[in-house]
Amino acid sequence: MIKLQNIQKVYRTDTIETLALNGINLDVAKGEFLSIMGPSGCGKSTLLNIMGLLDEPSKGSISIAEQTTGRFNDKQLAKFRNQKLGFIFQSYHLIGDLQVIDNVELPLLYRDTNAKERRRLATEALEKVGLSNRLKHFPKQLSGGQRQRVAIARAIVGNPEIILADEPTGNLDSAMGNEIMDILLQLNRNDGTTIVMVTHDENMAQKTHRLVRLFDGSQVQ
Ligand SMILES: Nc1ncnc2c1ncn2[C@@H]1O[C@H](COP(=O)(O)OP(=O)(O)OP(=O)(O)O)[C@@H](O)[C@H]1O
Repeated sequence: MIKLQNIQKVYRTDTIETLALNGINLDVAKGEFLSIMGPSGCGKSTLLNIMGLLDEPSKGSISIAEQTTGRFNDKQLAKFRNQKLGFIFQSYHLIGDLQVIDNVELPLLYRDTNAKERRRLATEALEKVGLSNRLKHFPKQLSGGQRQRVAIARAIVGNPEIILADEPTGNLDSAMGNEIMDILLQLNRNDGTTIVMVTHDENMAQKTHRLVRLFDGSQVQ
């Protein structure tokens, strides 16, 4: 489902050059739930951003859902991301001025989905994460765990093949973190969604199919 070959990422600023990823080779199978761990600064977010086509590698090639993505232009990239990938971030990234239901509908605005169908799909996604009773709330009226569930609903509303989650439980206490993890495990089991998750939490990582550890931009396990 995701194939990374010899991925290298160099960041350059005026004063320093950082080799953030140093020759990563990784295959993620369809339906797999993979976690990525490693110390701060080892390249986890960089790797996830490259898998999500949010950032380009300095070297190496990426194929996602049978497509080699290197030659996509910006418009093709945006369309591919919108249709194939769902993103979940540690800090939720919800839009504060929009109600829960409108936040969840957002990814569908970039597709040919009419308003009625958007509402139906968003309501269904919110049901899946147990938030049917919060459709008209604004993000600031929700707990952290509820906000993350809205973010998950937004990630799954377009039925993506792959979910990329960057420390989805990082801001939550352990009870809420477990709830979020259970939702991700269910999505993986019931819908067959492929999931790649960066985490600092060994307990969460142990619940996934496979754990990849990074150190200084290289894979150690
Ligand atoms: N835009 C950037 N410009 C310059 N250097 C960067 C940039 N983004 C990341 N880096 C550097 O690349 C390295 C890897 O960063 P990355 O954010 O991928 O680490 P991480 O493993 O996700 O860390 P954390 O667990 O703290 O979030 C770090 O040394 C970081 O300083």
